[in-house]
Amino acid sequence: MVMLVGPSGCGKTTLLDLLSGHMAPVSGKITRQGTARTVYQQDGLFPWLTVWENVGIGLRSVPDPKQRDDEIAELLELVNLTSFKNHYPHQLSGGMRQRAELARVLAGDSDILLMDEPFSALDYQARLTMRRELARVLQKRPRTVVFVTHDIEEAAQLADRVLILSKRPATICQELPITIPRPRGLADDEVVEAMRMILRALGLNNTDGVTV
Ligand SMILES: Nc1ncnc2c1ncn2[C@@H]1O[C@H](COP(=O)(O)OP(=O)(O)OP(=O)(O)O)[C@@H](O)[C@H]1O
Repeated sequence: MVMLVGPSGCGKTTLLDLLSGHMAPVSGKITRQGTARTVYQQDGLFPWLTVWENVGIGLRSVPDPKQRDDEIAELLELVNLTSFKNHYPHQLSGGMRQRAELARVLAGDSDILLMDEPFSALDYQARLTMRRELARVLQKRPRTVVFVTHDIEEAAQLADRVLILSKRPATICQELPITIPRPRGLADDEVVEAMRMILRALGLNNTDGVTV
């Protein structure tokens, strides 16, 4: 889990677009092992399909319908949406939609998740829940994750590595490893210390708040 933190407009989304292949670099080379799926701030669910059908889209290539249904059911169970499988996206809360989105991108053979501020549109409590959910889901379905965030708490609670980026054109100013086991409590001493470390790396101090 690599988290990218840096000033607004420095090129974090651009970097994800390069990693996904949506954009080609003008110079240099991107090397990626495996397939990548992207999760954005707003979910990419199709509004005219149910939760079940949305998750099933990534499994269209599975020839055996039973195997396909079992996989959809398992993913919905994993994100605690089994009882909402026949709901349409507009009938879900923001947090539920992002959980459905998570199930959708985990369906199929993706090796890498590219996450662009996936929880920033949620309220604070839903964000806290989604951090815990993401850590739990990835424990069961491990993936390499590259995650863009402005939220230092989120970085301290989730990251194995935090990359601090400079202003545009971004370069990596600092790489901070965080080796605390997950799930990580927000008020745990080690997590608070990790937040301090990130703030220091960003050239901010404790009084500047937790969001950049
Ligand atoms: N290395 C670069 N070379 C050329 N243009 C760049 C580069 N990095 C970013 N840009 C341009 O700068 C603008 C902002 O980039 P981008 O949206 O990726 O930033 P961001 O860090 O994701 O911003 P925010 O944190 O506000 O979401 C875009 O128009 C992008 O094309």
